[in-house]
Amino acid sequence: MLLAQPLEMKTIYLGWYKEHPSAISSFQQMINASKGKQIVVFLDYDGTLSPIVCDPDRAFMSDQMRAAVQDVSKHFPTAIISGRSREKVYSFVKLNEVYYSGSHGMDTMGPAQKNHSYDDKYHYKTVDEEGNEFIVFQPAKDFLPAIKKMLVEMMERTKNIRGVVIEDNMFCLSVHYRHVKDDEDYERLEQEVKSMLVNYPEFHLTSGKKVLEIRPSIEWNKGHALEYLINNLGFDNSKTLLPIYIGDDTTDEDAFRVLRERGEGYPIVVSSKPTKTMAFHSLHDPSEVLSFLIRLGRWGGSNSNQG
Ligand SMILES: O=P(O)(O)OC[C@H]1O[C@H](O[C@H]2O[C@H](CO)[C@@H](O)[C@H](O)[C@H]2O)[C@H](O)[C@@H](O)[C@@H]1O
Repeated sequence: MLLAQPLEMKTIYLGWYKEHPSAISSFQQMINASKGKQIVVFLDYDGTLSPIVCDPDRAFMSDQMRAAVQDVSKHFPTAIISGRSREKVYSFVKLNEVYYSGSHGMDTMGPAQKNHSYDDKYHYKTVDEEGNEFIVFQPAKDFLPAIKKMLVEMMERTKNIRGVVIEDNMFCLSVHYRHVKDDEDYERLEQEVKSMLVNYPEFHLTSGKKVLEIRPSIEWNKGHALEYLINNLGFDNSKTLLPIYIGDDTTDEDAFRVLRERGEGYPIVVSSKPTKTMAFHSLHDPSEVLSFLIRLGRWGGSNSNQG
């Protein structure tokens, strides 16, 4: 039995990699399929562009990764879709040539399209330092006052539970429990979150890597943000798109599903172990994401007719 176990695990591992081959080994194949298509790149942040670390405030991306993302964005429209607030993810990435969608897609900034009216309360126009116009779309805007209230309440409710970190992600709240060491403390925390939510029925709870996420119950997730960006980046409809989406978390699965349903592009999961996913391809960790992006950027540079 003891000897059989590692072999069994190896079989599971190999089976999974057969189903979700490495995006690096499949690079050439992917590129061959992109002929005549417009590549567009979507990236998750935590666990994809930056490694998972203990302190959410210190999840910095490396300069090398920043340079690789910048290079990719020179050749292909590139967006980062994160669970963080849009401002926070921008403060980590610091690239102006990239589009950002924060709060799991509930706060998206894209280019303003000519002859397009954005006259509802969920859109507003903004201008950058160079005078370029952008549109911000915030479909969960109505929930802001309640989120602000919950933030204060959650802080109060959890102040005596050691290790809890609450992160304000603008349109959602992250309740981190990575440093909650006691099972009892974790149970108390979960209880507090759930009992608070009884008073806020318009919100629901999802989970990520050692984090509970409080989110407004609107039908809007990273998959919707991906589609919103595709529809608003001003692509010529006659050209077939080839979206590449790289992400590591359960929330990225919504975007993977959209790509599968559209029947176009490459959903790529970042995972060092077999995991249930809608992605086609895999990358082991952020260092493999880096290699993939470097390769994509180089290829983009040598194919000036693309992008
Ligand atoms: O959509 P993402 O960009 O992947 O954001 C998802 C959550 O990521 C962050 O939390 C995770 O990464 C932290 C830093 O490595 C880690 O400490 C934490 O345990 C992870 O859950 C972020 O802090 C959350 O707000 C995001 O929702």
